[in-house]
Amino acid sequence: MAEYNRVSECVGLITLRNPPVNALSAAVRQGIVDTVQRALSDPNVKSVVICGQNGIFCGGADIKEFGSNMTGPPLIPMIHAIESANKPVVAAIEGSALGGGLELALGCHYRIAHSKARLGLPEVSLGLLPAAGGSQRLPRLIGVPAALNLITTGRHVTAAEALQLGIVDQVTDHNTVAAAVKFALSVAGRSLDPRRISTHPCPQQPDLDALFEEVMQKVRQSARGAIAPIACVQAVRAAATLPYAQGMERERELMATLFTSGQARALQYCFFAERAVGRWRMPSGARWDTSKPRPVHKAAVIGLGTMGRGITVALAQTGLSVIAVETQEKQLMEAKQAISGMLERGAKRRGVAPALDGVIYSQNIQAVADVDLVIEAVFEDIALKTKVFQQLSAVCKPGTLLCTNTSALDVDQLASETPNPELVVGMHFFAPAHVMKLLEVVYGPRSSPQAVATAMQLGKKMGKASVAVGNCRGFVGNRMLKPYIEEAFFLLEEGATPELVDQALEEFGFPMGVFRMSDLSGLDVGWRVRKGDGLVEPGTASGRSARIRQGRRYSPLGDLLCEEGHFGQKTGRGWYQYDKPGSRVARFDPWLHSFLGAYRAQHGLVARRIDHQEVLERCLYALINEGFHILDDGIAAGPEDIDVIYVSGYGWPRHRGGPMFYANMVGLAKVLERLEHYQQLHPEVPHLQPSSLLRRLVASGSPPIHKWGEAIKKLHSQL
Ligand SMILES: CCCCCCC/C=C/C(=O)SCCNC(=O)CCNC(=O)[C@H](O)C(C)(C)COP(=O)(O)OP(=O)(O)OC[C@H]1O[C@@H](n2cnc3c(N)ncnc32)[C@H](O)[C@@H]1OP(=O)(O)O
Repeated sequence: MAEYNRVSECVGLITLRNPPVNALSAAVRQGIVDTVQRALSDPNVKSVVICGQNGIFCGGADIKEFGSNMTGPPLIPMIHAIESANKPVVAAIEGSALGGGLELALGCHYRIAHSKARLGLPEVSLGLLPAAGGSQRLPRLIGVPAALNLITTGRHVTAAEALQLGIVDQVTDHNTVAAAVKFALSVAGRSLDPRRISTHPCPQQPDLDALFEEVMQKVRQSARGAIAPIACVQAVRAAATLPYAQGMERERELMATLFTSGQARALQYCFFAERAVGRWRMPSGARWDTSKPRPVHKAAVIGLGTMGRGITVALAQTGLSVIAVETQEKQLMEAKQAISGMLERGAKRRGVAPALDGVIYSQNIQAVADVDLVIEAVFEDIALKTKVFQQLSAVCKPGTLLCTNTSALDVDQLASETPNPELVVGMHFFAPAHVMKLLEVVYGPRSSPQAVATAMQLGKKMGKASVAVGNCRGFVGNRMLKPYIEEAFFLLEEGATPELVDQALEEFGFPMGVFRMSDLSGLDVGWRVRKGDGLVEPGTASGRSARIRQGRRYSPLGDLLCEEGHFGQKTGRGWYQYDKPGSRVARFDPWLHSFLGAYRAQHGLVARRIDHQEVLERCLYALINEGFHILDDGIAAGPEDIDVIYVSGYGWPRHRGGPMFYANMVGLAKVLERLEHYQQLHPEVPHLQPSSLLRRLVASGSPPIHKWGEAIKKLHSQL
């Protein structure tokens, strides 16, 4: 709702009240309509200020209302009524003015912002466009190129940038409402015509067609199939080329298509899923709201390879003191140089001073004696990690949290090697650790809730999407990746090419298909793991039996390439060829195609035609099926956890909402039917065997994704 007061005798002050972000719910919109009407009809009121309670102007339309029948006064006439008012209306912007919140402010005649405020039109990230006049007013106010940039990226700008762009009229370091009231008094009685943005033409722009063509091309490339960014460009084009009323009509038409789209549902689901994962819970019953994190002021990183360096940077950038330990002097010096460079570049990008002094380098593990938390990032070898953990247990002060950065090793086994297993958790970072958003916080059966809470809070401070997951081989992300990659290998055996598989996945929206990704990360990584698992054998045997290992179908294709020294980009050869080692442009490799032909001949395989649909079904449904196993095993608390992991760490297209949301959209019965179909064709592939949770959900009528949690709980209690 909105509260009305008269201040300084002749200023009507309207305060939006809808915690936590003053979203424009039906009640708030009604409140604004009523209070504006009251202010305008009060002869004692000469001007009006609109602000938000608790230091935040407005977080935009209430996203929760989008899925329901919207009631209450619509935004557009409400904003028009403000713009056409005959008394000056000033927006006092503290905290955030986002989406509908900024659109409301653009309807006001003046905008005063606090220096710490952030403004933006992030609707595109929810699968929408600024459809309360924002796509038409912003270009008129700041020009087409700047408006295109803000609207198509959804980025938030600082108050300083907003002032420079002309979005706000004044920035204050002091009380924003007081500044806005003073300003409102100073402009009372002035002509408002020049302040009504909808009446302005868009600032002239040379070569408008060329500009829109260039932007549209760029947006199509980066959108990876998302429709909202394209609609945003079309809406701004309408602002630049049509009178305001027609532009508004175009904005309405474009929004009507987006509003009910599956992509908008997926993106809005992601918004809430990212917040839901912060409310973590463990099978023991421990939860985010009953577990208090320990304060972490000083942290240490052990092992300064690629991961350790990235983790050090991520920690230092959050303002922590970091002890960075590497036992070999040469490596330590190299790491110091690399870390300093990363910190300097990061600081330059963010316009702050680099936190170089925040990192102390040492060759001696004793240097970590007084830290609050250690992240071990040594080579992925259980014996080495165990040794480091034993050393840490002896050196660190009591209560220090011991975290291991591992992508696959058993966190519980490591914990059991320390005297205080409750202080041990996994922190699975993704390379480069200072850039990638995802962090899996892995708890073992003995990790204390406080340890999990501390790691989760630290992840949040580092700006990560932190997801608490149980301990199992590959945790959540890599465990689901395994069947996905294996299906891609099987498809090659059956007649597909790396190009075909990658094209299908990239058209689906992944930034890279599975083979281009494998070339980038290095084929030797999986080879080492498969060797460790005893799966790799000399490649001379032929026939079906040579492709059954440990009782299940196995494709040795990746091993055979590694035996040839084809490790991907770093060697210049992999599933593709590259101009030189380290080069990034993947080219068709005729050798690889002859190799595949010879391999099929050797094993009596006859290549058949495989289409994109089969690639997607086999790779994605195998991955999704593993997700259902993970939910059933209690490794992830809910589908949102899995989806956030895939969207933030594995390139799953956000506009498809994550694998479990996608399964929900496709229909669980359809996913089950296709898995059963492929399982019949490939009975020697266990990961195509539909999970019992999927079967049970389908049997109970395929509840919508937000009800899976209840269904899983109920089903577990019946077991
Ligand atoms: C045909 C219909 C025509 C309609 C035209 C509509 C045109 C306008 C469209 C829009 O305005 S869409 C919304 C645009 N706004 C946003 O995208 C902003 C989203 N919010 C944020 O970015 C952040 O929440 C924040 C405002 C920067 C605050 O960040 P902070 O880290 O402080 O808090 P959070 O944890 O993110 O949020 C707290 C709490 O509030 C919920 N919430 C936030 N914004 C909204 C919102 N716009 N609507 C509903 N709820 C919102 C958020 O979900 C959190 O709650 P929980 O999920 O934790 O319960």
